[in-house]
Amino acid sequence: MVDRPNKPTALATTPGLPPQPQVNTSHDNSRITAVLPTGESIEVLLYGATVISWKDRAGNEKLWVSEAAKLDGTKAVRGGIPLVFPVFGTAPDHAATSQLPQHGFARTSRWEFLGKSTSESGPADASVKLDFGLSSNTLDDEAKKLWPYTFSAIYSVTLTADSLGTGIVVTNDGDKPFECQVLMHTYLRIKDITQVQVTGLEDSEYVDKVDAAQVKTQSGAVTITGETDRVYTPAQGPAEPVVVSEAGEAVYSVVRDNLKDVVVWNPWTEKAAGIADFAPKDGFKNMICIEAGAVRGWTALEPGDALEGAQTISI
Ligand SMILES: O=P(O)(O)OC[C@H]1O[C@H](O)[C@H](O)[C@@H](O)[C@@H]1O
Repeated sequence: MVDRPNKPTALATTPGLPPQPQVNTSHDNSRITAVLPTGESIEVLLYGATVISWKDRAGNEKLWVSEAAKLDGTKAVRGGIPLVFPVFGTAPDHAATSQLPQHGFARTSRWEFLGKSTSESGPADASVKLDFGLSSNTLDDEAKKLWPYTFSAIYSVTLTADSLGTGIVVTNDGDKPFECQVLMHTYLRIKDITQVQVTGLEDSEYVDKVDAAQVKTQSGAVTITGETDRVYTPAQGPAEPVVVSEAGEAVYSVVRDNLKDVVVWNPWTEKAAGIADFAPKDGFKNMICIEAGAVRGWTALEPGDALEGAQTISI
């Protein structure tokens, strides 16, 4: 079932029909919220198609968003799930993207809400998918000037009772090839970074961005004891879950589809202190970024080709 936006959907109370997810557009048309009949919810800003909230049925927030994050479209959101495209970081040596701002323009562009799809099943396994679109036609002039390729992107955010999925399809609609990188920069909320272990990256090669981009091999689980900024290419492949545990208990499991890399980022004390919109300053204790993407090297898209990638985070 596909509905158009701007039409708040009342919780279906028709006798005989199970309650359906509720999807609403905010009055100022800046964000979309979806709530499952069982209480789980998400909130997505059209600015960047940034997921800024994901709550379980008890109302516990699963994503970390800085208290100083700008949610008014003046700066990429510090937290939630900013979408990185078409460049990860900056790429001074890659002519086609060298002019772009850090992490590209997807996270600072206004996306269109294309509509929702809901499952027709019972309330216990209801799900909702929100689709967002960005293309060279809707991109602002500044970004278009810096990256003059013809493309379209559809980003889908799917909420189920126990998972959040995000997936992107980028199509080269033009007549010249382009190279790009894509990444879902997920800030997971945790209770205490010192208790966190990340598994699923054992024996994987990684680029250590805090140690002169040296290429290293992970031995054992990842623990965070200082500034951490690593691009892993998991040896186990995308379907092997990357699991975040706290005090020995698994809290998040991230499975990737066609995204070969995983960035693990925590700014720790000094870096967090230097990030203006990072608050509170000790908030790094309550977050870990596990970022699914294809960012080591480039994905080349010939005219007509598409790049598809997705992650599913289960709790
Ligand atoms: O400050 P931002 O542009 O949002 O980037 C935040 C972080 O993103 C990724 O995790 C990169 O690996 C880091 O190097 C970067 O510091």
